[in-house]
Amino acid sequence: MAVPFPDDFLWGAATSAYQIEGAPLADGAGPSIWHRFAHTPGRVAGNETGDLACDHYHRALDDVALMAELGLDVYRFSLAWGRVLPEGRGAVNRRGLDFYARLVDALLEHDIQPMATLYHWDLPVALHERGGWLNPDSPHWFADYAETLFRALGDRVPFWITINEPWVVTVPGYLDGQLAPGHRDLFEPPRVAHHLLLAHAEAVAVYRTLGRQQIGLAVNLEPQHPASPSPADLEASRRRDAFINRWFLDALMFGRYPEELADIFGPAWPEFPAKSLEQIRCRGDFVGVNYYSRGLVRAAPDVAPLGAVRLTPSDAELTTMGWEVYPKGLTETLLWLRDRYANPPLYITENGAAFDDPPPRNGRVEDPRRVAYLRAHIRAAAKALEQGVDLRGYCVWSLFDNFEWAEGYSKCFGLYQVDPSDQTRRPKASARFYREVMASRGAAA
Ligand SMILES: OC[C@@H]1[C@@H](O)[C@H](O)[C@@H](O)c2nc(CNc3ccccc3)cn21
Repeated sequence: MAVPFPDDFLWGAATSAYQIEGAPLADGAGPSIWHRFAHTPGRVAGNETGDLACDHYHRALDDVALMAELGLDVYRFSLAWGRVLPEGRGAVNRRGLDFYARLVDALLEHDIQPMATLYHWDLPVALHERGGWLNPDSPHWFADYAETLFRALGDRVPFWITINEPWVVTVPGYLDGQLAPGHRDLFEPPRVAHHLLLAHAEAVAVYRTLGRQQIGLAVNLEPQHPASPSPADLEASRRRDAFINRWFLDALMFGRYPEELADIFGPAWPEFPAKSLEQIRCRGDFVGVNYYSRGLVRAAPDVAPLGAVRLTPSDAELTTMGWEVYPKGLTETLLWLRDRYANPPLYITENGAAFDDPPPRNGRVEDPRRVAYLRAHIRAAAKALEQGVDLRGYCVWSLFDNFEWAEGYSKCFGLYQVDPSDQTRRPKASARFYREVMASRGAAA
């Protein structure tokens, strides 16, 4: 491929703490809501948990050597709040903080840039029991946690992400209850979302006094396309676009929520004080883009609260998550961000696909569909770069097959297969492909 990727473009891979570390209570760590959720029968497929995951907590240094052999420029990982602050606030757990300091130092020794996510869904239970993200104090708890990490690691971590996908924390977490803490309530999501945005803004403000590098928010984005040209489907796709794509970014970039949100939530949508919306207005240094697929939307007046349903196209290629393989949607998303928010610096902080991979043969795992998915999406990103999008990096989700939340270990996104019997990491064809992409600075895609 003609190489539009600049030499300083950062190629990486992403993981998160609860999904790969295991040992959730080791060395003084406090339990998270995901530890509690996974141990609640019926919440996770097969009642699987992150108790072992990829045992990364005990294998981190070997895993960093694997990342170096793969050729990563940047590694995106998350910090487990409860390892550092077992009660979520107050006393620091030095052994937990030391784990992350060792990980960061190992990455730097291997010339891999750390990209640290402060919050990837694993709220300490101690804070959840004080109301969690529903508590108006939650932004201050988060900012204090962030400050602890900025002071401990700020000199060595060049990229910080405050919160991974506040929409997923809010909607599957508090509206439909699919993810921890598993609430199903119409009145909680608007307040949770507001507190998450305040938390992000407060952490950025603290960072501005302490750090000199880059900080941003990672958002899941999904272009919405009407299933037909009918006014009802057009309106439904516009509502779903506001609900998924514009809810958080408009608040950050413009200091206002999309009008559709008040229609969607009706009486459950509060009057937010103008002052707090002004506090939320905070561009950060970059936007992290998590892209997987698009939404094909049909009006469904009886499906509350959106009045819309997402269709699975019968003629499309699907991943095992049931998500349509739609690389054009990545170009569309990146161009949309350029045009709506005045061309902010962007990193693709997650892009990947779950497929049923075969068992290893001669130590190799063949995953041609993942190779094709990654190639198509890297090319889609290149198309956006060629049109002036300020795209600065790309991270594959995920480095390892890992704990896929409510799906357990049944959904595999990894460049490496992890043998559950002995934790052996085996590179898939997609790892070999991605190594070539990185070595050729994108040309091999
Ligand atoms: O599902 C794959 C990954 C997941 O493992 C990551 O932890 C998370 O950051 C992530 N976000 C999405 C995109 N959106 C999404 C939408 C609804 C529910 C869950 C995720 C996919 N993924």
